[in-house]
Amino acid sequence: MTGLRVQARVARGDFGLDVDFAVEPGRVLGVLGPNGAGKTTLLRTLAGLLAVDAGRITLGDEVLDDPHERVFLDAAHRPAGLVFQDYRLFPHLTVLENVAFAGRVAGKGRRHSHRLAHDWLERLRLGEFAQRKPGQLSGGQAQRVALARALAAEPALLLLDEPLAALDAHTRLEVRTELRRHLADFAGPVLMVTHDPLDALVMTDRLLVLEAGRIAQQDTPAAVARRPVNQYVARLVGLNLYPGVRRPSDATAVDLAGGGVLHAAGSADPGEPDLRAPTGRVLVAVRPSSITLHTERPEHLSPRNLWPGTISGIEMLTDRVRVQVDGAPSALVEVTAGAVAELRLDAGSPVWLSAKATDVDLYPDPS
Ligand SMILES: Nc1ncnc2c1ncn2[C@@H]1O[C@H](COP(=O)(O)OP(=O)(O)OP(=O)(O)O)[C@@H](O)[C@H]1O
Repeated sequence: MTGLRVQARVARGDFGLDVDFAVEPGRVLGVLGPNGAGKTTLLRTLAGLLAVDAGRITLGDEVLDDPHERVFLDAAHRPAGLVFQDYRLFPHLTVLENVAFAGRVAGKGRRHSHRLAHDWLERLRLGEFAQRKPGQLSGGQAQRVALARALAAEPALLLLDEPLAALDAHTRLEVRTELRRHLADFAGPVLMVTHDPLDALVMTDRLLVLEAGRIAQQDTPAAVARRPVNQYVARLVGLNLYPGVRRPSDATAVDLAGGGVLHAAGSADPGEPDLRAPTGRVLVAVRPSSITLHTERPEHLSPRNLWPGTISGIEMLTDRVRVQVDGAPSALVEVTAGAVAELRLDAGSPVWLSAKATDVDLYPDPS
């Protein structure tokens, strides 16, 4: 079995990528991060389109890149299949020829390559499109052809660069389900760059969050969604996230860096000794659905977290309404459509926000 091991330092102008991680065979690692974080640089480095300046990349026992040993397998010789978000099919070749191309490059004969391509097209339910040109395909079909082309080369490593980004919402749903099935069948490690929270949460086994060329977080999708370490991921998964410092006098109270105070319940989790670190720097996460809006200061309640704000935006979701409230702290709040009508919430309305201490999650800030 061939796992991927990556220790890579790559400089591109002023930007530097510096990562160290591994992906087990048959596992999908999702790569997330804001624009310019280095996701494409990482993928191109693994594909053999960029060389590391220092470090070592191995796939099983095979060294793909190690400047120290003077080994560098370029893209044509690397057992990696790459799928781009814009498909990059050859427009003048038929679908069959596009998929057979991988075999031809690998030195397999024309007939063998075509037979292999046929098999893969059938497997991806694309047989009927074999003689079409890419211009005669829908986006979803073209993306599946691009996947067939990558898989037909029988790569040991699969690299997907935002594979569903160019598809409309409906097609994305269809192709996501199909891609997920094929990834489950794929025996080697898979890396998938994405900006889509659903892709990240349902198609991957682990997530690697990049920030300015470094790994900011690496964990299961559920753990990253529950306790993101930066605003980019928090926004992606729809959480309110606030950096702050715990009060020495009261370990459950956090003075937020952007203004305001939030209180969490209970004492520090003994499993998390970092929370008692001398700096006291923590992250505070609150789900938008855990915050309640009031049009007047609620006198009868005494929640530990109660603060005033002003509505700055309202967005209708399918069956909920997302309300952006400016205050200290500002927050995204999710309420029912009924509540918006009942409370007559509108942009500019003054409101009070409350949150139970038990719904406020504290964890160490690794930055
Ligand atoms: N050829 C290049 N020369 C110099 N710097 C580059 C080059 N290509 C990319 N960069 C820089 O490297 C950094 C990382 O770029 P990269 O494309 O890897 O980011 P990304 O995470 O894929 O972003 P996006 O989400 O926008 O695709 C950026 O600051 C970019 O400006």
